[in-house]
Amino acid sequence: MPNPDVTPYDALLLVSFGGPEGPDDVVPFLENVTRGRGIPRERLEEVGKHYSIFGGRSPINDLNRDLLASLRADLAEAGIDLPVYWGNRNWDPYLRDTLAQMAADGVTRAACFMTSAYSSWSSCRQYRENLYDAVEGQPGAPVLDKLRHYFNHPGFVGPVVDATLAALADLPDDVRRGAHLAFVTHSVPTAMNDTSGPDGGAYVEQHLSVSTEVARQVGEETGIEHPWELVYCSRSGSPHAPWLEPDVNDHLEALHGAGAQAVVMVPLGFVSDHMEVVYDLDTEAQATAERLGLPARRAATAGTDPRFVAMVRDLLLERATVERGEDVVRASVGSLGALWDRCPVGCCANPKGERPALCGEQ
Ligand SMILES: CC1=C(CCC(=O)O)c2cc3nc(cc4[nH]c(cc5[nH]c(cc1n2)c(C)c5CCC(=O)O)c(CCC(=O)O)c4C)C(CCC(=O)O)=C3C
Ligand SMILES: [Fe+2]
Repeated sequence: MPNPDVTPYDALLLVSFGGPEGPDDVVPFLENVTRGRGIPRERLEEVGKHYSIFGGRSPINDLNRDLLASLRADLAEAGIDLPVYWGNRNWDPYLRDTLAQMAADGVTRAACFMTSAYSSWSSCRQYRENLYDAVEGQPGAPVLDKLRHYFNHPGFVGPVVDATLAALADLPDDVRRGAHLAFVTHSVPTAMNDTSGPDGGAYVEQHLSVSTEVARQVGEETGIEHPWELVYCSRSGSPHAPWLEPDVNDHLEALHGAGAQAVVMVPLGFVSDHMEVVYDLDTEAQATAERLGLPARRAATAGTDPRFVAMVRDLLLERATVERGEDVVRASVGSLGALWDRCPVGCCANPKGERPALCGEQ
């Protein structure tokens, strides 16, 4: 058991995306998300319909409430007395309001855990810009440190491997051996991938590294080398701008055309079953697979898996140790090793222009 000393932190902050909680929230939520992003009207109407299918309520906030409860229980169990706060980029509770509450409660320095595991402007730097905006002009707001990227932490990869094994086991016996693994993440503009990480290309590189590691561990367990590919969902933006491909639906068509017997979709780009998972995969991609007659299963996300929850504690204690100037062992699996605590200068540059951000080297 690592030393449960969280000095210098006096709070943990869960930072997430946010989502609508009823039909009246959907349009203002979409306006929050896409402000200044140049998303075509038709795409927004289409996405609005996805939310309508689920009664205008995204699962994401309830999933974060579950994660909060699990984090609090895990910390208490480990003998760590630390308040856990929650703030979102796009919906209530907004980061700015949470930071005001933290200031009022006398919090001086908080570690931030983001529900987004990989590098890119959208998945890392934009959150850092949001933190800047949330403390800007707030007297007494705490100092904020972002916990490092965890896409390759065993507490994330372990649950993904087990979920993939469970989904494989759920396929009919006669097609299981021939199943492909389709690792799925959120598409982003290729220009955004090109500026991701300190040297560019980190978004795809990190996903490929995790995919390789998950496929390896699954193969070790099953004794079968399932063919795998990294594919994308939730493409948005202008149809003229290039985004990462192939789309998961096109990929299912291609697999079917090539005679694949079955597929397991593994949403390793996401940490919980939010809209991208329950609509883009469970609704749309499943319909594609059914139309093709291709047996398909979707692997669970990390959610509140105890290993994932304990990972947050591990990252918190790791960072606290670093900030106290003590030596630390950093857990990671796969080819890339544990990444930085503070994002390097110029990391994940916004293709549309520089904005101030917290939690970077400066
Ligand atoms: C990389 C990435 C993640 C993973 C990392 C992370 O988790 O942060 C992610 C997560 C999410 N994205 C979400 C929702 C949306 N994303 C949109 C738009 C966009 N996402 C992008 C990227 C990502 N998005 C990009 C490049 C755009 C284009 C606009 C822009 O350049 O910024 C739009 C606008 C409509 C549309 O264009 O589709 C919506 C509604 C939700 C909430 C789901 C729920 O409600 O359950 C979550 C967790
Ligand atoms: Fe998104």
